[in-house]
Amino acid sequence: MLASLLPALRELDLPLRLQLWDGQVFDLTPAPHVTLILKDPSLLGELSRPSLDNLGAAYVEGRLDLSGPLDEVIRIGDRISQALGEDRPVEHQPWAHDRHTDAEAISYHYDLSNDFYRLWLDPDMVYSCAYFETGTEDLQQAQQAKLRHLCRKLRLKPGERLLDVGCGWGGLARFAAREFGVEVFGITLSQAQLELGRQRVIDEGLQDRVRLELLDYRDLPQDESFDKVVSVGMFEHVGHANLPLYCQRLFGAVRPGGLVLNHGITARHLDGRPVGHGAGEFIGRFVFPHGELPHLVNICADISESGLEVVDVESLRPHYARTLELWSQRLDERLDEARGLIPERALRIWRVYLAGCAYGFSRGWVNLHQILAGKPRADDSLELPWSRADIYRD
Ligand SMILES: C[S@@+](CC[C@H](N)C(=O)[O-])C[C@H]1O[C@@H](n2cnc3c(N)ncnc32)[C@H](O)[C@@H]1O
Repeated sequence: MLASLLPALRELDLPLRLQLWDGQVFDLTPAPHVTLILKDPSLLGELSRPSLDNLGAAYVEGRLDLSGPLDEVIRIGDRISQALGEDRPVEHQPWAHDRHTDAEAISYHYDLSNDFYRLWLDPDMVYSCAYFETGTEDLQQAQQAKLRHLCRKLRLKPGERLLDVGCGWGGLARFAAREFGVEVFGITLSQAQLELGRQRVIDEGLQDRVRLELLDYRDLPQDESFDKVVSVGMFEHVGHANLPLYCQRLFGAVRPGGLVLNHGITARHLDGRPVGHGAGEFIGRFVFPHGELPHLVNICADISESGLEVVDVESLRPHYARTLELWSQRLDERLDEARGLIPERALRIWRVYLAGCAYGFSRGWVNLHQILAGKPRADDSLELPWSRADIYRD
């Protein structure tokens, strides 16, 4: 197998060294800067039919080790998978999502360790695409800019009631209360997020304006009691089958004349066929169990069918590539500390996921859309400014 694999890999002209379980070393080009260390012979089979899923899985399981810059490792893994792998059509069965499966999937990802997330997120622990107004900002500046961008799109006014669906560690809730003078009710399904989020509300003395609860979106109050609703990085967990229900819950929570802003990852293709040579399979297996991405068109259809009117859509795809690149770099700078906080297997998963998603967003395998919608009043009226100028004021 090695005899046929090596010439095929050499043709790709990759700066790669292969190191075998028995100590043999093969440089595929002079001075390679990435090394794949194959720790057992069965890996030759995977390398002959490579995908980002099976290569990633071998790394997670400790059968494959890597050295070299992780972004370069991912690029090389993708080149090998494109050239030597075959993109088999994957029959995607939509996941059955219920309260129990969703709670389990959320706990798996978000209850991993608050201290681990704190290592590489910005100080407010915002866990979603940042907003780079010029592209020169650091992570913290870009996350603050994102929070401001969301609040301005929602045209928040002092005294209004804001619902934050999937509030994470409460970064947006605290920002909106502090900077825009609104009252915020935030929900998450992660106990670890809730505990730290509540503590941070107390630390900032915002208890009278920010309330965070452990609650499933299905159980949101449906009494139209919120002026505005925001959901950031959450609908990816809902599942295709439940997106209409999710949109109905947002509709039922907001008052007539109010606004709803949904910010999340969208699929490249309308029919959800796989992209990224196994990258999606890796994410589903190891990172976000039961996660499902709708295309922009499909989520806009569900939003519209709920009775909301879509009024503005913005793609932030390059912004998420940059955010993920920064998260990945920050984690790689603090690997020793991370090893003390989570198991090695999880650390390998999160390293591949962050670097791999940075790559995937940069390639357009997935997108990120902010979708602003309004709930018309009984007489069909819905007031909005004539232009977006108010969003961009200094
Ligand atoms: C990627 S995090 C985003 C957190 C936050 N919005 C931010 O931008 O930092 C996704 C959030 O959605 C929440 N979530 C996922 N499924 C949920 C559900 N069924 N009901 C309520 N919250 C959910 C998770 O608990 C988590 O807080």
